[in-house]
Amino acid sequence: MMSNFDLIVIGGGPGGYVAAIKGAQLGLNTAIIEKDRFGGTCLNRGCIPTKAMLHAADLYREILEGGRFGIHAEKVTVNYGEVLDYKQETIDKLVSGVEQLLKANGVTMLKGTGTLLADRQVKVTFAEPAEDGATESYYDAEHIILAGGSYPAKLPVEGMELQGVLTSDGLFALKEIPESLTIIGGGVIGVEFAEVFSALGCKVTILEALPKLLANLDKEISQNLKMILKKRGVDIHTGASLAKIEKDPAGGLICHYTEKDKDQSISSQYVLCAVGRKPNAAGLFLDPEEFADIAENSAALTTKHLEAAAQTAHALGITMERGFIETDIYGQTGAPGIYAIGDIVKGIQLAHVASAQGITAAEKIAGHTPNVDLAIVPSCIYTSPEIASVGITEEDAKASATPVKVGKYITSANGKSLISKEERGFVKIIAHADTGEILGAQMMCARATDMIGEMATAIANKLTPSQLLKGMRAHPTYNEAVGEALEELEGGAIHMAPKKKK
Ligand SMILES: Cc1cc2nc3c(=O)[nH]c(=O)nc-3n(C[C@H](O)[C@H](O)[C@H](O)COP(=O)(O)OP(=O)(O)OC[C@H]3O[C@@H](n4cnc5c(N)ncnc54)[C@H](O)[C@@H]3O)c2cc1C
Ligand SMILES: NC(=O)c1ccc[n+]([C@@H]2O[C@H](COP(=O)([O-])OP(=O)(O)OC[C@H]3O[C@@H](n4cnc5c(N)ncnc54)[C@H](O)[C@@H]3O)[C@@H](O)[C@H]2O)c1
Repeated sequence: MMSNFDLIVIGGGPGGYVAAIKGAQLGLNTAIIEKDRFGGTCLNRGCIPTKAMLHAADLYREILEGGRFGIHAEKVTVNYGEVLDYKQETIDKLVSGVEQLLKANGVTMLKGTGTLLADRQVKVTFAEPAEDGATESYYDAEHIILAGGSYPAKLPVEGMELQGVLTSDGLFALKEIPESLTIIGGGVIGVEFAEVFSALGCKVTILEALPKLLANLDKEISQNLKMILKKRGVDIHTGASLAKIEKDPAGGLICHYTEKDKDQSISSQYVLCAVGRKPNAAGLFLDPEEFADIAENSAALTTKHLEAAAQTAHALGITMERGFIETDIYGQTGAPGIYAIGDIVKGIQLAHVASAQGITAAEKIAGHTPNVDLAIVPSCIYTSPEIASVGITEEDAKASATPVKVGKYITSANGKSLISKEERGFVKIIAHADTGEILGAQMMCARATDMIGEMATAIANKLTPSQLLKGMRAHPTYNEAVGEALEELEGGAIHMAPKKKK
């Protein structure tokens, strides 16, 4: 039987749309199926809207603090409606850009829900009836990439269903700045929203179950961030485990939690549940009719649905663990010709990881040798100052008994940081003690999220500090701090007092 397509991609997020474009560029006759808006979580409910809101909120805070530069604004107000408009305009421009790119690359765009069937066949239940009145259609392909993404997880705790208990999706939909907000989870979403809403005048509390914020990152980063957020008025409780949420008779909600074995409670207008995201597997393997009564991104998507999806996947040769699809390094699942990428796959849930996996899968399918090193993942948090990390930390080196040397530069002597009166920050670079190969970097300073790219390139290409110091860095730039940390690895930073000899 002739296949309709060489490649069908299900899901149009940063994993799926990038895979489709790459596939088409490599000569594959490609279709993409998206049930909602192209751009997925990242453009519509994730990376882009949070960063737009952070940009607006930080700008507001900076204007209020303008006195530091001798600028005194008479009256500064926030029009939240306009902030939301700016956020939406940014999203819309990017979404329409993705659609234009798909079209320009000759990718067939199908609007509807894709369900994977046997023999690499896909059923599409159209979002709107086709011109001929059809509500569904069937396609087959030599290769299929599953890129269904994820949805916000909710805790199995009493009161999660109460009105005012939101996930990130619900928080974006609010039309006013909350008066007070309790955030459950001090991970990436928790700290970025804490920064946004505290800057806009909302009283923010974070309840984090683990002993530190951003638990996977360098200890120094977590400690500094906690201090900075507290200085900005955020109330932070680590080692705090949520017990239940109930309605406050005075209005709003009460979160009951345990901290250091003591029962505590906090009242707020809204509660944000930011405790991770679940894979969107049910939507790919079950016919939409089988869970039509349930909003897909809802906690009501029961274990029953997930088990049914896992069974269907298993029958097709695809294995899943807790709803995540298992693949090899190229994204190939256990079923021949079927690949999976992005948040739906076991591993790190980030947009650039989804895109890199998409490119890798498309290259593999088209018979090319994939190039990107999927093991080196920069992780960035867009607080002020920004936080970025790639490769190993000092703690990782200690744990694995890897001999390392550390070049650390405090940005307080960096000209650009002084001009912009940045919070005290640092750049830390970790190199192998014997070979000099760069193994990791952590930064907490202005533009850290841009500067980490150089370190990812260095690690991926096994570069040493002396190779990176061959090219100069312009003055005055934040990037000079990277040069100083590299010089420190080579024997001593220029703009920092030498370390005392032991
Ligand atoms: C608040 C927030 C902030 C974030 N910030 C960042 C950040 O700054 N940087 C970063 O790297 N990551 C960030 N992320 C994570 C990032 O958004 C995800 O890792 C990324 O979107 C995953 O891409 P994906 O393509 O795998 O899935 P998604 O982006 O979730 O896209 C999946 C798409 O598939 C569609 N779909 C699902 N099932 C079907 C089906 N059966 N048929 C048709 N279509 C289907 C969905 O509608 C969706 O459009 C953030 C996430 C959130 C929630
Ligand atoms: N800047 C970025 O790159 C960015 C921004 C936002 C989101 N994201 C991605 O979105 C995904 C989801 O983000 P997230 O912040 O929801 O997940 P996360 O895994 O980063 O953080 C969840 C936090 O919730 C805590 N937690 C879990 N159960 C709890 C409980 N019962 N009580 C209190 N705390 C509890 C965890 O210890 C953890 O610190 C992440 O994978 C992340 O990579 C990335």
